[in-house]
Amino acid sequence: MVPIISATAVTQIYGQQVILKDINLQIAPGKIVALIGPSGAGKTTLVRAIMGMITPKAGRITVLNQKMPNRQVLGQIGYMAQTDALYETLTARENLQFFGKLQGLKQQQLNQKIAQAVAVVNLSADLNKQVKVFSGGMKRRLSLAIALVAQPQLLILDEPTVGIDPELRQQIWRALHQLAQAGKTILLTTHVMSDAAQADQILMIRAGKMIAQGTVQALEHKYQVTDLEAVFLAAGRAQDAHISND
Ligand SMILES: Nc1ncnc2c1ncn2[C@@H]1O[C@H](COP(=O)(O)OP(=O)(O)OP(=O)(O)O)[C@@H](O)[C@H]1O
Repeated sequence: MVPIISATAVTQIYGQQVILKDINLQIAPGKIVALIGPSGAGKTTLVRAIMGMITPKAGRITVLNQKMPNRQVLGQIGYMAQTDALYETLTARENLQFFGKLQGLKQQQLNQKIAQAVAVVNLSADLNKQVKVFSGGMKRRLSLAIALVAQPQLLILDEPTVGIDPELRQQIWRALHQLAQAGKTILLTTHVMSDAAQADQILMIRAGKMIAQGTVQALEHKYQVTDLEAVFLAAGRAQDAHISND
């Protein structure tokens, strides 16, 4: 099986600060993978390296079997950034049309694909409103719809559920599971353990290092605990013990 994303010995340094250290991971097609870790752990930096938006100081990343950075592959990824990049004076529909065309959608496909994407995030009734009147959560949902609109093979979502209420969060998770069942691969970052628990595979990152990875069940079994938060704490303690032994 060829992984959709593969990272080998990825290290990133800014100035004197090591942000990512020797990161290794493989993500299989059709999986939902949650990258979880505290603020400043290096999640966004890793996502940006996977996308090819930055070139790491060392290591190798392939996406869809191509070495990154690669502009063509970048065009095949549905990306939702942590900060919404929306045109505030345009309507939601105009934003979706603009970004859909950028992702290669033809005029005649646009209306149908836009309707499908906004249905997932419950924005069908708001398509003709200017984005400047949207709440923070609505903007997050529109950003997610933009990532979905071209129905790409790979979705990379940086904090997709921030500012989204629990009911809609469940709806979005159902949609993500459906996309995965249809063969799409989804990598998302989150701070929220209950969100991460819904993923097929967990990647735990702390101070730039991968401290644990696997399914929720495998990780809970490994650390002999009953939830992901306890896994994170135990893996963090193991990391600290390892550092103090070095
Ligand atoms: N371009 C940059 N130049 C210098 N330092 C950077 C740069 N980008 C990120 N950093 C630093 O790298 C570290 C990791 O940042 P990153 O945004 O990857 O963390 P994160 O895990 O995504 O955090 P959060 O959950 O708060 O978004 C932080 O200390 C941050 O200040």
